[in-house]
Amino acid sequence: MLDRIVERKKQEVEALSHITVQRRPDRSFLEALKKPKRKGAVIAEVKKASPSKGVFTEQFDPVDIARSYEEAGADALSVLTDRDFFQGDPAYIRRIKEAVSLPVLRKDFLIDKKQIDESVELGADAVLLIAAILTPETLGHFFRYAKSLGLDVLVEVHSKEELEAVINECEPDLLGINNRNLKTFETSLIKTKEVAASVPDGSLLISESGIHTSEDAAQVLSYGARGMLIGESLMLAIDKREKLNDLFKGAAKGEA
Ligand SMILES: O=P(O)(O)OC[C@@H](O)[C@@H](O)c1c[nH]c2ccccc12
Repeated sequence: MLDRIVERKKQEVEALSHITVQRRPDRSFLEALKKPKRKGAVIAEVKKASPSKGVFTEQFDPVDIARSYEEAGADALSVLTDRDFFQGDPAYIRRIKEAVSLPVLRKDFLIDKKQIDESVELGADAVLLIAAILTPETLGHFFRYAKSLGLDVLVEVHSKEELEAVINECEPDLLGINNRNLKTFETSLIKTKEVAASVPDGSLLISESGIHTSEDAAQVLSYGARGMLIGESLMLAIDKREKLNDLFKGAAKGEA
């Protein structure tokens, strides 16, 4: 699946015209996560669909969802912009930035510097770099490039091996461990535990995917995660505030 996504991305990137970067990110994603509203930062994800789960909701208004996440007390937002596999749209970033005051991560499959330029122009405050689709050298290069433009960078790994290769090339201040196995799509929160031990002290650890209950949140926080990236369970919740409160209960337990 990841191969298919990357193949499609290559075509998309080819069609992307040259972008002159004329602005700077204006909100700090990293600072928001360092000073979470509760014990355990929450990055709430705006995503209409995923390849493994299909469409989460037909009544999808990205701006409404972002607003309700903000009102519910999320610390930051992640916005899927991939069209073909997640039914996202790059334009969502700008629309959401106009409507809410939380910092926004552009969630996409970045394989070319042009997409980093594009992210800044769209108004993103942070980008995701996925170790599974970039060589360690390219990731290091993109990391420094994104930083030079003022973006925060969430570096995503799936294994200890990936993590070790990444920290040879750069010093990520935000490190995401994706609990989802990219081949089977299954999530296992133990992933966070397996990788956490090797995370450098200077990296703020985010546990990504498969967090649905207060027990899940407590679990990943007990492994040393300081933040959580949550999509599906928040997308499916009718009452985002209630759902976040439930998860925060788990966060408080996890820190204790
Ligand atoms: O919906 P979930 O299981 O809560 O997962 C959110 C997020 O971690 C997931 O969407 C994700 C993590 N890394 C990615 C990379 C690309 C696309 C999507 C993702």
